Amino acid sequence: MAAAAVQVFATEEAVANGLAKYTSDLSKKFIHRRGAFTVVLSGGYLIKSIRKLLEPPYVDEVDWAKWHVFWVDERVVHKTHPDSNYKLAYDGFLSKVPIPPKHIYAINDSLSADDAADDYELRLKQLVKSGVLDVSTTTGFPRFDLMLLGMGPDGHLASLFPKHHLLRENQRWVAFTKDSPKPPPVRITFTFPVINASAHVAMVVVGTGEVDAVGRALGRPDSSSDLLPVQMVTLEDGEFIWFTDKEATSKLGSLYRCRNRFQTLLKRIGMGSFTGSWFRKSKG
Ligand SMILES: O=C(O)[C@H](O)[C@@H](O)[C@H](O)[C@H](O)COP(=O)(O)O
Repeated sequence: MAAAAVQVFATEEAVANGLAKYTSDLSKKFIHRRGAFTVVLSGGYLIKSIRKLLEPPYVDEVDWAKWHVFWVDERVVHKTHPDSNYKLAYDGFLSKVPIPPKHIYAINDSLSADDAADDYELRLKQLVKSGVLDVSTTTGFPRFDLMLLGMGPDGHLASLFPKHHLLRENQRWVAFTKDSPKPPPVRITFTFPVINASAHVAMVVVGTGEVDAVGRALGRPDSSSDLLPVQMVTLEDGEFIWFTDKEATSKLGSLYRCRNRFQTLLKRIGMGSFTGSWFRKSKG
């Protein structure tokens, strides 16, 4: 059973540095262990947050040829459309590193939403068969090495929105929606069982836009039956780690901040980690 861990950095710049080191360390670990590193990206601010990977020392250290890149969600638009998460990632990140194009798994943009979801799921199944993608021995869902995710002000992650029927999807690996409350409405998305099978999930939230959702997600346990989507992540056997800054956590109580400072101190003197005890526990 693993608890969510929280790292609160002083600035957005420090978050970007911490995230680059975390990603680069995991890249080394998985490439050493299994010869590949499967990385899932989201849209939104995340692509800006991974910019430090494009700079030394990381840009030279990372074995880009072994990366396999996926999207946790994608808008069903052409890859050249300004709404495309692929375009956002390609322009801001992927075009600047030597990842083999055949390792970049963009949505098939010539298909309708339902066919695109089927097609993406089928491609994931083929990658499981060929051994590129791990699989959860408990649930049979694909197990990605690292998901780099963002969260919206309503607590959504991927295209899993509050009160949406896709929150309950537990069979499909990739599902589609035609009524996303965040435009554009037509999207495909990984489902919760796929997110929950991950080995590592980094939830990157900076600035003031999501303070209320961060306050709910990281504050005292929420007894409400209306959990935010981000509160519904329960990794089976993985690490869920928040990369946040002071602004994003500014609505958390002073007790939380004291506790976090205390844990930072313990960590510095080698006596503890950032692991949160009153955060949601993941299922064992
Ligand atoms: O298609 C999308 O809209 C994104 O993939 C979405 O899941 C995003 O990651 C969050 O909405 C956070 O977005 P921001 O970082 O812009 O707040």
